[in-house]
Amino acid sequence: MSGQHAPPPETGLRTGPPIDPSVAALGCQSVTKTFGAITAVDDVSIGIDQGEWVSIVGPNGAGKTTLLNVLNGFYDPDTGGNIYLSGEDVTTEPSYKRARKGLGRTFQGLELFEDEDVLENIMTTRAVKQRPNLLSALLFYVGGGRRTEAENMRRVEEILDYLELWEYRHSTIGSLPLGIQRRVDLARSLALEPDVLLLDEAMSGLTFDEKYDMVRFLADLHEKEGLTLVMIEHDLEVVTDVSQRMIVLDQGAIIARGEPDSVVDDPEVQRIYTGVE
Ligand SMILES: Nc1ncnc2c1ncn2[C@@H]1O[C@H](COP(=O)(O)OP(=O)(O)OP(=O)(O)O)[C@@H](O)[C@H]1O
Repeated sequence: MSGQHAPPPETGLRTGPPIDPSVAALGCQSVTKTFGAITAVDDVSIGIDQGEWVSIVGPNGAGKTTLLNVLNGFYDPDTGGNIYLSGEDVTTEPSYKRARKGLGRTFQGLELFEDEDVLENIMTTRAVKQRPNLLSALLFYVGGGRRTEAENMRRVEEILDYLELWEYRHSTIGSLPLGIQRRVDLARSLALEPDVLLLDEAMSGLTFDEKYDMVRFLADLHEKEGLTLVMIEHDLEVVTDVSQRMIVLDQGAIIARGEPDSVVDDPEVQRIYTGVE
C-alpha cells in the first residue's frame, strides 16, 4: 500500500493554503495509533511545509508525543496510515533511516548519557551520521577515519559555539542545570544536520530566562538556517509568539488548526484549556 495511497489535501485550515501531506517537508495521512483499547492518535492528517514553524498543543494525554513518535518512526501507525518525508513515503522505514534523511528529534525526557560530558554526548550522535553502515564503517577504519574524526569534531565545535555551549563542553550532563541539558539535547539533534526538527516539550521545566534562551536559539535556527520546526509545547504564550501555525489535539484527534491568534480564540480550544463552554 505504501506509495499507492492518494492522499487528499489537508482540510479544515483556517488560514493559508492546504498542504498536501505527500508533498510536504513532513506529513502524515490518516494516521491512527492504538494501544489496546486506547486510541492515542485518531485519524490524523497533517502537512508541514518547508521552513514552517508549527506547534502541536493539547491537554495531557491528547496524543502529542505519540504523534511525534509515529512521525519519526519510533511507533508504527495502525494499518492504513502513511508518513511522508520530503514527499517520500517513509511509513515502513525505521527511525534511524528517517533521521539520516533529515528528520531530527529532541526528547521530553532528555535521553542523554548522564555520566558522559557534553562533547561526548554530541560526538556519539555525530558518529552515527558518519558511519551509517558496514561499508562506511570499514572505510573509516582503513584510512578515512582520522579525517572523518577531525571533520566530526569541527562540526560539533561549530554547534557548541552556535548554542553557546563551549564553556560546558567538558562538564558531565548530570552536573548541569536543566536549561543547559535541554540545550545539549538540541545540540545533539543538530549533529545529524536535520532539515525538519521535532521538539518534544523542549522548554518543559525551564525558568523564564532559560525559555528565552531556547526561543532565541530556535528562532535563529528557523530564520538563519531555514530549519523546519514542529514543536510540542504547553506554554501558549510561547506558542503564539513564535509559531506560524498551530495544531490542537484532543483525545487523539485534531480539533483546531491554523494561525495561532485565531486558534487560541476558538471556543472549542478554550473549552479544553479552561473547561468552560
Ligand atoms: N506506550 C504506550 N502504551 C500504552 N498507552 C500509551 C503509550 N503511550 C501513550 N499511551 C497513551 O496514549 C495516550 C496519549 O499519550 P501521549 O503521551 O501521546 O499524550 P500527550 O499529549 O503527549 O500527553 P502529555 O502532554 O502528558 O505528554 C494516553 O492515554 C497515554 O496513556
